[in-house]
Amino acid sequence: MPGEIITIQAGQCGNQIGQKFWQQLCNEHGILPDGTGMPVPDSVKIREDQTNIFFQSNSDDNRYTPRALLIDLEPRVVSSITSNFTMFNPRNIHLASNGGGAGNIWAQGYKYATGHSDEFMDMLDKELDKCDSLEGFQLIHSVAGGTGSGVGSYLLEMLSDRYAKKLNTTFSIFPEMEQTSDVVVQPYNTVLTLKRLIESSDANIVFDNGALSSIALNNLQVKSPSFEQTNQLVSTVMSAITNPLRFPSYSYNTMTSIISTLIPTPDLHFLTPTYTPFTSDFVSEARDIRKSTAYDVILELLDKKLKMVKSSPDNHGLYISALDIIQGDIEQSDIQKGLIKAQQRIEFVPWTSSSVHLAKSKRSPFLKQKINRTPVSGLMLSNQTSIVSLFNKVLSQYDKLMKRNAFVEAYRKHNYDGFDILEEFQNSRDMVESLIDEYRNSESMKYLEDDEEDEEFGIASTAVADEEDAEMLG
Ligand SMILES: Nc1nc2c(ncn2[C@@H]2O[C@H](COP(=O)(O)OP(=O)(O)OP(=O)(O)O)[C@@H](O)[C@H]2O)c(=O)[nH]1
Repeated sequence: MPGEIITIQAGQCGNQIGQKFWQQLCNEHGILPDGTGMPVPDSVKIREDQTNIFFQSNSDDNRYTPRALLIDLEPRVVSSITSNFTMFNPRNIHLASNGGGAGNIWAQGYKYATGHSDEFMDMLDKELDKCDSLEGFQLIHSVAGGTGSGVGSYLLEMLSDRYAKKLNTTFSIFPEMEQTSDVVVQPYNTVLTLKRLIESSDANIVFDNGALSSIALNNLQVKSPSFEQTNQLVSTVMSAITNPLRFPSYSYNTMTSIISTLIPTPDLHFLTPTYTPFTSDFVSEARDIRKSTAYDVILELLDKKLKMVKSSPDNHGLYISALDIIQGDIEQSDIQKGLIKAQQRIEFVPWTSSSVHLAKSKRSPFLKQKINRTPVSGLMLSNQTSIVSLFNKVLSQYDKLMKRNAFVEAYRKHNYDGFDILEEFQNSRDMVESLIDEYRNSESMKYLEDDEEDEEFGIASTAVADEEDAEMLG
């Protein structure tokens, strides 16, 4: 049986997206906002969904409690969530007693977390005690503010120190890079957080707010998209990634199997999601698509405009890996045709098997069917070298600020014994630069020669996935 996953949502962004995620899971598993389970629809003979991965259930009173920790340094967002969703365990909510937030300063959030580490550890240990076989943790946060980035960074370090064998994934929201930022110090916060994503996590599903807004604008016809809409795009992706775990079949039914297909070497673990089409099941403004086949969806998933991380037009990048998770009424022949065509169109790094892996996901019986057949929709998770565009932009904005020493004092004042923010800045910047080099080097065949161990790992994991795909395609 797949193991449990504990969700940690930190800061405004993390909690707002978390709210949409839980809403989505409740809809798909028939759970009301107070945690009560709804009767299973008559059409369901045997209940197949695995609620235990994300919820702890109590059969005595038919109640479900999310395996979730809600953390924020100001109360507004979490209070509004818990007033609508009473299903959360009140002991898993941490709000700062002064309620002032982290002032968009990573160092303030990080220092706060070091001072409250016992409380965080205690919350985590209690939650762990409720699991039979924990698979891992998922952090939802923004890398640009003070809490999701600073507290989130500390929590990632704590998780990788204390629970080194558990999978540590993140859903990390990067800020809009093209326009003037709402948080002027976001490049500092992003670089400092990136160091922890690189060192203390196994996989990061990356979104950038610029790409999310463009997708909402172009696909939902919303003139000026708000977080309400963009967060539904993120929660749709989160729901799709976790669907094979929650409605399991014989392959890709653990997060580890999904991640090991996509991450051939431990250093290259930043993943880009692409989703199409958005339907009103998940996104309120979406217009339902009448006809789409698996063939259409697999090819549409290659459309750069649908990528949830923007890359510069001059950076085409290469694919390191790709996994499609497809749902709906699917013809096997459409899948085969689509995958063959997609593989011809995609340029992979020279050292990997050029295959797009595929998992079929299941539609929840709790979601009402609006038309006779279930429309086909799909998520592609890919590991692409074009992600360096995002890191390059972050570094160039960081360098501009740092050259002027701008706002450094606001960080330095949070130094403490054994922690010097100027050193942190330098180490973090160096680490992001090494990550960019790693992705660039991965575009050449020489990459494998440089690291024999990575080669073995990569080919082994790809081979497993290839076998699974072969079975899938019959
Ligand atoms: N996609 C998305 N981005 C958000 C949301 N809320 C804030 N952001 C972005 O996140 C960044 C700021 O992070 P927040 O989560 O607001 O800040 P925080 O982590 O709570 O930190 P403090 O406010 O300093 O305590 C900015 O780039 C915002 O544009 C949200 O609901 N969705």
